[in-house]
Amino acid sequence: MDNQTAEHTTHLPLVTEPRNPGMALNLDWVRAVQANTSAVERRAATLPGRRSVKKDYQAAWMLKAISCIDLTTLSGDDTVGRVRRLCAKARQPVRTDMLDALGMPGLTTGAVCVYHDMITTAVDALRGSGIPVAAVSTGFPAGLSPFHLRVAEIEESVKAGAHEIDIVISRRHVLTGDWQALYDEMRAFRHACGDAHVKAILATGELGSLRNVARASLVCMMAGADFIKTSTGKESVNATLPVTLVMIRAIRDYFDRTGYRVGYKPAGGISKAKDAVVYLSLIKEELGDRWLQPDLFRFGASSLLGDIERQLEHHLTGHYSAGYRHAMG
Ligand SMILES: O=C[C@H](O)COP(=O)(O)O
Repeated sequence: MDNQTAEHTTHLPLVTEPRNPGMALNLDWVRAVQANTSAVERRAATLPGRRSVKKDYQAAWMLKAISCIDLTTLSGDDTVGRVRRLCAKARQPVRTDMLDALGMPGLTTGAVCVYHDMITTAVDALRGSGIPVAAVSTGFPAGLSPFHLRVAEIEESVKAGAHEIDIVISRRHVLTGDWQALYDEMRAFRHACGDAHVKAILATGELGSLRNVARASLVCMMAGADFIKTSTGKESVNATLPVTLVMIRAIRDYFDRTGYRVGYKPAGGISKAKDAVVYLSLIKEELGDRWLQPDLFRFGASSLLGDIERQLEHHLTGHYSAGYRHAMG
């Protein structure tokens, strides 16, 4: 990795990206998409070993990762108190003295991600911070509730104040190759979101093949997805590096052909700072610096921030603190 540029990317100004409007479903393009599984897996396997980022640059990448976290709680036992604590953490992800020492006062996470019932709590707790609230929707995580209820759920969440909606696609449309049905579903979800940005969760661990992941990514972008996201965090296999390569190359192809940049959100099971840095370095290599801003890249993660905080503390003091000192909720 180019360490000089790595530090520089932490301080790039935010740019407003024109929203992907989508396009007509182009089945020829969809069917032409392939994924060479062994080549993708070979490339992904080399990544963790060969990325070594040193000292100050490592801290800069970890701060960058924080700014891109959708700090998430999606548990059946979520409470108002837990969501308020999570929002306080999003506002101040790392101790102020540490942020001052690292030259990043005012750093926040990219968003807070919750279930519908917790939207108003999160909106209240984040008021004035500029941190958006993302809500999972459409019968998350399986997406098997009646279609009209899935659309209504989006509308309710937008009305409650969510700025971003994370929808789940119907995996069966991918598994049966019904691209028209997937496109129509995604189009309807995008329409229901209005001005709220929509992230399409593919649940890649349930799609059967990397080729299906590539095609589903493309169809969701054609239907107007603002982001494509790997997983709900509830599948048995969630974000992986091979899936990431396939999805970000689909994003690059879509940009090359349409001029629209779609965002990427790996989610589920990313809990270590060193893994986050590998993801960021891959994005930088395959998509470039522009995609390292929170409007185009997010980690969906419930516990990653705690590990980053520990690593930053170690960077500053030479000591590790106990994990329990970095509880999220
Ligand atoms: O979208 C976010 C995921 O549900 C979070 O997954 P995690 O708890 O494995 O970090």
